[in-house]
Amino acid sequence: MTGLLVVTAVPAEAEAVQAGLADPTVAVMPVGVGPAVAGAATARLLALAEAAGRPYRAVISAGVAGGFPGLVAVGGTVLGTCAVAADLGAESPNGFIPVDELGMPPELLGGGTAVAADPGLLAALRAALPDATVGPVLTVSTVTGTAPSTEALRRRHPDAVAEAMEGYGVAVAASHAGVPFAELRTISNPVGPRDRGAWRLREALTALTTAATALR
Ligand SMILES: O=C(O)c1cccc(C(=O)CC[C@H]2O[C@@H](n3cnc4c(=O)[nH]cnc43)[C@H](O)[C@@H]2O)c1
Repeated sequence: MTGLLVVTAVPAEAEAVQAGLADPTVAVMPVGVGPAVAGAATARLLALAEAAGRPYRAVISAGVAGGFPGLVAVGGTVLGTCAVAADLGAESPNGFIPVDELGMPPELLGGGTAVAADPGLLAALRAALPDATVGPVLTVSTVTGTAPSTEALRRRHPDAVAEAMEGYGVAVAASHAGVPFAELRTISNPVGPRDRGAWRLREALTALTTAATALR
């Protein structure tokens, strides 16, 4: 069995994780932006390792994220208790309906719109990163960028601490492969009305390097 697989969206995140690693058995791969491409690429990596007789023992979705103001600050670190497909569903005149409330057979929904982090893996990460904010991390295909959509998201997910674009896809790939999953994010921007000037990418990547020391 090989070690841990850490998947990021982009090479800059992979380099930031790699820079903090002390454990040479941890593999870090940039797999692309968004839940579909990240999920498909992660599924392929897990399947290739399994076919080679060297399955990964766990997979972590890592990278930068938007943080919900008041819950986690820019530069902070987040550990996901679950990855939530926050915009998978249907609009209606009464608001958004999650896909698992549309009456579809549960077996078609890949385990539902929230995939829990592996309890043992999450406990180990929490112990190694005691200052991290812990809670659900939303996965969106469209970055939240207006006050009304931020409010709506917070109403639907009052306990969510951050949003990013890959966790749910990676979590479904891991779950289908029977591999433990967790999500580790550092905050580059507040979730809210679009403001590129508020982005602190360098700070978030530095925090990712620091957090990566916990990965072993
Ligand atoms: O142009 C914009 O307004 C904008 C706002 C937020 C993020 C982006 C990106 O292109 C980065 C997407 C990339 O980074 C993760 N990420 C970081 N912050 C957020 C966020 O607030 N909401 C969702 N995803 C975010 C994400 O996982 C992607 O890999 C552009």
